[in-house]
Amino acid sequence: MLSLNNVTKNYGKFTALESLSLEFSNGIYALLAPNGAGKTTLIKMLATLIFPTQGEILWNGDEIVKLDASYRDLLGYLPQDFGYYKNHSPREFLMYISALKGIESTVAKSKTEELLHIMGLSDVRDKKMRKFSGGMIQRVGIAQAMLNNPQILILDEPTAGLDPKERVRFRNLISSLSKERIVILSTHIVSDIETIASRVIMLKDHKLFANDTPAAICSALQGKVYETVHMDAVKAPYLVLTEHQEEGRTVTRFACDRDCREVAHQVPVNLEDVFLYIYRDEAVQ
Ligand SMILES: Nc1ncnc2c1ncn2[C@@H]1O[C@H](COP(=O)(O)OP(=O)(O)OP(=O)(O)O)[C@@H](O)[C@H]1O
Repeated sequence: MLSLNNVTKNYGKFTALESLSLEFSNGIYALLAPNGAGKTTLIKMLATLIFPTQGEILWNGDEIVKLDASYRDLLGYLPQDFGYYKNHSPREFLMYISALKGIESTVAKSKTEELLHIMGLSDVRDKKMRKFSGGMIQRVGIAQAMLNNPQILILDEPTAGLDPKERVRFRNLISSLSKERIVILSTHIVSDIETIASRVIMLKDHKLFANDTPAAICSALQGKVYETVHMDAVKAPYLVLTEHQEEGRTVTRFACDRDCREVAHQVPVNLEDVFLYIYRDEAVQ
């Protein structure tokens, strides 16, 4: 098990994360928060690229800084700005990363072929990556993070730049990879993780705000989310969540603490509602 005990990270006088305590066992953990909330800071600490100012991060009870290389052997990491060589083919690139990771060459060859297959890249294994789509590059990125069969797979904003079809493929892939390992991924795109996350970790004001299953997080707003085409009949205060067009009319989805069933109908809460509600700034009317 991977755990954080009261971890604080300061950059000079600025506190990016404060007193964070978390535990991770096998499954998918989604760090969900707006940009700047501290997701990358947390991920970099878990990847031992930066270190807590206070508190400790433990793997099975041992501090990860003390475990050093033996902890990094357990780790697969896809950074936000994943650097690759455009003139490399996926196969060349994976062999190159294997060499950097010190993986023996026959093991590296068979692992590379296996991962190219799992990631759906076998057909393009020898094509230069310069013409690859964002989704294909991200799959190469996940493959390089999986080369050492990591027990902890950390993905920082892995869906940035993917089109909807690639997102679906990505979700299925991550879900299948999470059976035997801890997968920690950061995103600010709710739909990427709503159906696959075992737990959602939300950060707010540089602190832990929520750490629960998607269903439990949604239950916080149960009975408070409505839709209506008669928004003018709804009395303030309320928070508009989203709007969409239906048969030429604007349907407004909103959250309200009062019973609004006379003018709107209650709808099941989704994670996007909660996200918009929690990170609403001054939008309450
Ligand atoms: N090296 C640094 N020095 C000073 N401040 C930093 C440093 N790195 C991050 N920060 C600040 O810490 C806060 C959290 O940054 P972080 O990158 O962890 O956020 P994030 O949630 O990952 O957002 P994003 O998705 O935009 O990267 C931000 O306000 C950022 O400006």
